[in-house]
Amino acid sequence: MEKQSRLLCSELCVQRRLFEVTLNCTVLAWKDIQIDKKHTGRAIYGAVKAGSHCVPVCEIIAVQEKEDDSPCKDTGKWQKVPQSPADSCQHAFTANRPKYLLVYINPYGGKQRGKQIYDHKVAPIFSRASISTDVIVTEHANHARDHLKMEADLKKYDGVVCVGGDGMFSEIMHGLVSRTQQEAGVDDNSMEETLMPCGLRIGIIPAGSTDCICYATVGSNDPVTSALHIVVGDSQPMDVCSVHNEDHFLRYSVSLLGYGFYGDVLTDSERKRWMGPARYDISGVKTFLSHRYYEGTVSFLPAEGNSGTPRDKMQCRSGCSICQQTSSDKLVSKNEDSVSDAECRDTWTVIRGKFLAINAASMSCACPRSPKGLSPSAHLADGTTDLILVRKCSRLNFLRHLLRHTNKDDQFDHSFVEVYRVKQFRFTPRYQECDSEVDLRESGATGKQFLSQICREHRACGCMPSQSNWNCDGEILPHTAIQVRVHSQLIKLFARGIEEQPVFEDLYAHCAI
Ligand SMILES: Nc1ncnc2c1ncn2[C@@H]1O[C@H](COP(=O)(O)OP(=O)(O)OP(=O)(O)O)[C@@H](O)[C@H]1O
Repeated sequence: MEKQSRLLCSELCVQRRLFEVTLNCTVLAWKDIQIDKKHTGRAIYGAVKAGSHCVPVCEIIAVQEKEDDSPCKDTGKWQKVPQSPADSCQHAFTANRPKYLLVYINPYGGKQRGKQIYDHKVAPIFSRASISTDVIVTEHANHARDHLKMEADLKKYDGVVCVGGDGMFSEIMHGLVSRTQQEAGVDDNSMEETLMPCGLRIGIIPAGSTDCICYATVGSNDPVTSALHIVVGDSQPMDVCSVHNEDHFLRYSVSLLGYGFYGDVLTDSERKRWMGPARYDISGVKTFLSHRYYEGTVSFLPAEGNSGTPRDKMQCRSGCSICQQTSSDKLVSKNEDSVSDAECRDTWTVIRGKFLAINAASMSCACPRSPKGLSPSAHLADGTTDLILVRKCSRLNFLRHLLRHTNKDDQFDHSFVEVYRVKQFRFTPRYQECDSEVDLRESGATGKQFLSQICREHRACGCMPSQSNWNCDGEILPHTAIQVRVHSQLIKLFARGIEEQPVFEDLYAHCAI
């Protein structure tokens, strides 16, 4: 890597230790001069020298000049810098930093600490970085979605920030995507339409109970880390799946669409909300024991050759080459056929069968319970989703498959599991329900319906329900026959993907100290 010349070099005394501070175009570095003398030339932790530290210039949040109106006393301590954000020129660091943000806070998400997290941990960082904000504390569910869709003056802002969990993120994403389509005159009820990418980036300040989207895009659920990604203007593109029932738009999804096992767990857990987070475990065990399978037809359009495979162990990490390749392919394809023209020429693969679970993972869906996720090699922004079909098998085999989500073994290495990387898919249940059955599933049961509901759940009577529900990023869909299309890089987040261990070598090679 090419070495860069120093722009500035000076000595700084901190707590009676002398540091040499240097600045070049990309890195601000400081090293402890005493330690450096002791360890002359000896590298510790690879290429990192003892007592040496550096920060890339693009990650410096603010620089303020200390007013030199008092005689400088060398007390050996850091001196407090007087705050004058209005006079500072922090945005001069990089062009992509936001200056004005629209913030939505869900005060009831997770442990109901959204407002506190924002006020104490995030607002001070935004203020230090001279970012102006309009803050809306939501008053009801869908407040943020509808405000974004119909009212917000989006031209004023450089981004939208969501303080809450995955449900709140979904609201913000739906509001922003719908608004963008409305303004572009795109009919979102039509599957064939190519959706318009959103201009504004979304920042996620995690304050929910699971925060899966934040884990998958930032690598942690720490509000301060997320705030810093927003301040430095990071950008992570993300695919969005549109879900339709014939010519009717249902929802967008960015993480998991699950029918069968995950649909049943969600449906059951919704009836047990009063139990709090324990309901997921209880519903999980109950659903596992009921061991229901569902018949239907899955059809899909496979992804093209250069997008890797769900079993290639190429995990999506910061600067992922597969996602970057997708960005450049998109630029090229703009000048060629429209996406739908190309897709019309592709051939659909059709699979009929009895399934315990049909899952489409548009990201790894890693979380503390399943550190690798449902599809460890799924990519955030490659224009595909990983379609996982778990065919009818014994309870023991299904348990083996589920347990592999919690350890390092390959969860796809079973004869009853198939996985495909796809651009579109459709599902049609074998037995189509009549409308009254759909109503029953949606509204809960009464009277005769109640008995029928018990019967559905009671496998001993031999009366298996013919249909499950789709779990769409934690929401139950009202239809079982669905068509799904992946819209490549439709939104952008203030994030940079999951980072590997810091690559100190690269930074130091850059830094001519
Ligand atoms: N003021 C509000 N009152 C009631 N519900 C709200 C309000 N604002 C948002 N919501 C809804 O609350 C739901 C849950 O919120 P959120 O996702 O923030 O937390 P969570 O469910 O605890 O976290 P996670 O989704 O990560 O498990 C969202 O679907 C959102 O639509």
